[in-house]
Amino acid sequence: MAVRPYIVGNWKMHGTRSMLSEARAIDRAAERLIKVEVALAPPFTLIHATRKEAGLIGVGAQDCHAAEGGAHTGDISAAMLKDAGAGFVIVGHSERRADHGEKDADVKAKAESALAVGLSVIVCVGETEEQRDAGKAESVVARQLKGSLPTADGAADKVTVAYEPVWAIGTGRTPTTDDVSAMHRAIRKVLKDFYGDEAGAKVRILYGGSVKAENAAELLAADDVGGALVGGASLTAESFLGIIAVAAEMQEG
Ligand SMILES: O=C(CO)COP(=O)(O)O
Repeated sequence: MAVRPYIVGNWKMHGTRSMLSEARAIDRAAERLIKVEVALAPPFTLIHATRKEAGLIGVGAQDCHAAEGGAHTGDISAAMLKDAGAGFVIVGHSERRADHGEKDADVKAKAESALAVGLSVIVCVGETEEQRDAGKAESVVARQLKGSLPTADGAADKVTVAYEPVWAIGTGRTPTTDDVSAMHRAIRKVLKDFYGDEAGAKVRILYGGSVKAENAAELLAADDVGGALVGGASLTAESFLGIIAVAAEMQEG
């Protein structure tokens, strides 16, 4: 595992202000766990409050619009996220790709707009079950990466990749450690080809999809896993801190 694993909670469309107590509890405990970098991506409406309440962990958003501003009712620009206190934005989550028809080119445009205002980005990729069964998982992910990764100067320093097999999200099913290792090695190769050996070697690759405290050790032990992007199990401090504790223990062990 990476020198300092990165564990990110994606709250998706969950959470009203009553959930700020969870963010506070995560923040307080994360302070003690200096071996792990922790971040939360709450809904837009909670970014500002989470930033204020949780001063130590990273706070980010789950999406942004590619444009700087303009007549886009209901959308949020990267600059607005930054103004609200976000330090990063997740782009290309499979739920955005499925629910909003986002294509690789859209994901790339969003990532570029985030970098342009100084945000970091977590670029999500992952195959469907059908694609895996057809033996196409690695080629699908490689294609998504090449189409979605930002190319602005210095982009590699601000990018994290999250490998999230669509069939593992919210299902309780996870790939084998061998499958995660094989995919993360394949992703690393694409990153080196894309950004050059040196820059491509530094990009963190997270695993996401049904991560919980019980399976975190196994998933985080796979080759080149730099941390986890966690959905359901990040919604309470208790379950999220369980994963963070596993990651911290692995650093010590
Ligand atoms: O999509 C995910 C994180 O972005 C994973 O969600 P779950 O952890 O709920 O499977």
